[in-house]
Amino acid sequence: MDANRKTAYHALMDVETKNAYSNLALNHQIICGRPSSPSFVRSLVYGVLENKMLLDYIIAHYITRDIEKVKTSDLVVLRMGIYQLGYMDSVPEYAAVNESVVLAKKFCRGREGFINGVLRAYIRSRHAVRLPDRSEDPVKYLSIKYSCEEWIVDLWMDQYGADTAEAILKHSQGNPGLCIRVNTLKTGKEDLIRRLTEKNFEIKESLICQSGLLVTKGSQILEDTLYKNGLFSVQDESSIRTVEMLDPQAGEMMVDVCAAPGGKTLAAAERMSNRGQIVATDIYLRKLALITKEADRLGVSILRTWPWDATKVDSELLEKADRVLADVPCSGLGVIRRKPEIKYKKRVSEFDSLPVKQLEILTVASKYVKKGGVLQYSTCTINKKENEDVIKEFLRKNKNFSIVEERQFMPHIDKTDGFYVCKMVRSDSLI
Ligand SMILES: C[S@@+](CC[C@H](N)C(=O)[O-])C[C@H]1O[C@@H](n2cnc3c(N)ncnc32)[C@H](O)[C@@H]1O
Repeated sequence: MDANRKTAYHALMDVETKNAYSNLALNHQIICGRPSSPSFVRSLVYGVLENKMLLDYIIAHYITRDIEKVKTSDLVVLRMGIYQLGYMDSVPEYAAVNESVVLAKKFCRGREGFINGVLRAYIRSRHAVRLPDRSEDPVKYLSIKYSCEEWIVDLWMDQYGADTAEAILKHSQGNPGLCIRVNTLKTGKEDLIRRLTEKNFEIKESLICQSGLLVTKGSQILEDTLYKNGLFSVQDESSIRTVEMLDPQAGEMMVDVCAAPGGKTLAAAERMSNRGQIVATDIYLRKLALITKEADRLGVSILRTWPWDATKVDSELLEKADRVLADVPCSGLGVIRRKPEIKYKKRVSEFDSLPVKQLEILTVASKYVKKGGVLQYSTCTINKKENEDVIKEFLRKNKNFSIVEERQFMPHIDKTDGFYVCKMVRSDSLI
């Protein structure tokens, strides 16, 4: 059996049946399965995950029973087969069908004839499958075309209009690319570019953030000694830019109230030349361990971490900080190109209660800001209710803060994750 497809199958089953995060499941299965082409496995797994609703819509066209009744293992093999046939030009038709049948013999015993039949029917009449009528039901059309739950399409159409909603959906597909942040405590941008180029990586400077480099060619960068020695970290451009907007200075005191896994905290420490102090808290103790481990790799020693629920005031920190970061928990709708499983979340009451929690965290965080200090709010989502509306409500209740800079990063404009940042300053004493 082809180890590439077997690995992809196991990763997809982990996501479907164990609710595993796609990136973690994929990395785990690649280590276990040792496929000959990890890049093929990645393309197949992400292709299937990103297009799941569209693939199921196609499969439903070729079967008589309700697709809900098809076993998960069969559905995964069928999605993989249809994706290879319809969307992977490098895979010959016979290989897509034959390898799917081999998988089916192992994981869908007794139903390989059914799987073979569906794939062959698709080859014969793939053009017969029509998307829902756009003029009759634009939400359903976009939902199937870009494989995204209708409530998310509806939310973006409502807040940004149909054209922008489609642009966001379109640019939230495909390989997000890899951005690394230069660790200025250990190297400089030019030096790192030179050293990575010597190792045959292709590097371009980011236009969004100063310390970001885009890796356009070369794999296994995290296996490299330059990474192990802490010369860089992986972080999206919009996330790096957030810290550059916060602009913490050497010698300052900073508080990060939702800090794990530590991307922004550590970027801030590097920007502060590892001088001053950062208090990094998170509600989960086990996640704080990730920050400490990364701090060791990067040579950062100015962190103090402790577990804390950011909705509760920590009296030790009142009016102590020059800069406070509230990078709050959110719906994550800006990072669906990295975590496609977010597109398939059913709307839950937890989603509607997020802005309340976000405002609560921001309000508590504001109490740690010194007079004249900076308060910055950020999310990795594209949803005005979690972004602009939270800020409006906060400013209505806290007249001593005002906006310095506000930005919504958009995948279709900035080619980054969808990210919202609002930098505010405390302009007078607490009332
Ligand atoms: C968007 S993530 C933060 C990402 C982090 N700032 C970074 O750049 O790596 C939000 C974090 O908030 C934490 N969190 C959720 N609810 C919290 C609460 N009530 N108090 C403190 N942290 C919380 C989560 O554990 C999660 O790590």
